[in-house]
Amino acid sequence: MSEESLIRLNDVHIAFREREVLTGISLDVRPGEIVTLIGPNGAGKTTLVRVVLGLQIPDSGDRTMKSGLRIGYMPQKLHVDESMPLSVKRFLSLTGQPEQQIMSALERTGVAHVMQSPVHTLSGGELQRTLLARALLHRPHLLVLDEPVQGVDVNGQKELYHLITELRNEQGCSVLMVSHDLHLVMASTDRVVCLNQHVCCSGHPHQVRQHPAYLKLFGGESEELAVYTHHHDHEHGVDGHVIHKHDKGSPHA
Ligand SMILES: Nc1ncnc2c1ncn2[C@@H]1O[C@H](COP(=O)(O)OP(=O)(O)OP(=O)(O)O)[C@@H](O)[C@H]1O
Repeated sequence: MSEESLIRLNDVHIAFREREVLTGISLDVRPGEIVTLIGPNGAGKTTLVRVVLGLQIPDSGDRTMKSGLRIGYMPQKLHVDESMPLSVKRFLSLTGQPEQQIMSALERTGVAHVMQSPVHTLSGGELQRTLLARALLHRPHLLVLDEPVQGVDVNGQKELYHLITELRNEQGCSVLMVSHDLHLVMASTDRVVCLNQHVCCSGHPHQVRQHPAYLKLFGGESEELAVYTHHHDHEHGVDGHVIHKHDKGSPHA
């Protein structure tokens, strides 16, 4: 593992009932960077997150992490039993953290007012911010966020991505997150990994959104592509590096 990486996966393969879900995935997260996993439904994003967290053991391949690494995790789904109402305070106290820490985490994510509310009554945005506060309570070196803006309207999504960037800047942690929308997350990410069972392409978000493999997956749906007018004289390799037309073989996809 590079000295720099907090966590690294090398050539990870996973199949469920003989169906390949992840093939040959290599990925690392370095200190302080925000890495976004993007890919269509069923691409294997959550499975990959579970491998990173050590919750899913790969059929083959390695996972190495820096010793003593603390990870804060925000899951994609939270099952809340309405017949057993659980307040936010009680829910967050299950982390073992004292009330004062819980309050300051909720304050930092902008939802101190929900401290006494039952979890099942929270709005989409309040729930996401509560889950983010819960992840922060572990004082993580790495925040792993599985679709942190789901159930939030577009303005709320922008605010939440902005908050995630602020938290990274304040706390110096790294972030690995899953997103469906490259356009919304572009300003808040250092590196994008485009996944569809395998890593289709990766690199700086501006490079990835021009990559043939990304366009093949998202070309028809992507709002920003309709207004995209930049003409360039090169293409990008699978890791986003520039391939000039004069030294290009066939395009990567
Ligand atoms: N434990 C499991 N057993 C069998 N199949 C599984 C299991 N976990 C995931 N899968 C399958 O693996 C594939 C990838 O699922 P995964 O949840 O990783 O995709 P995703 O990219 O996160 O999708 P989405 O964007 O819809 O959340 C899906 O076809 C899913 O049904």
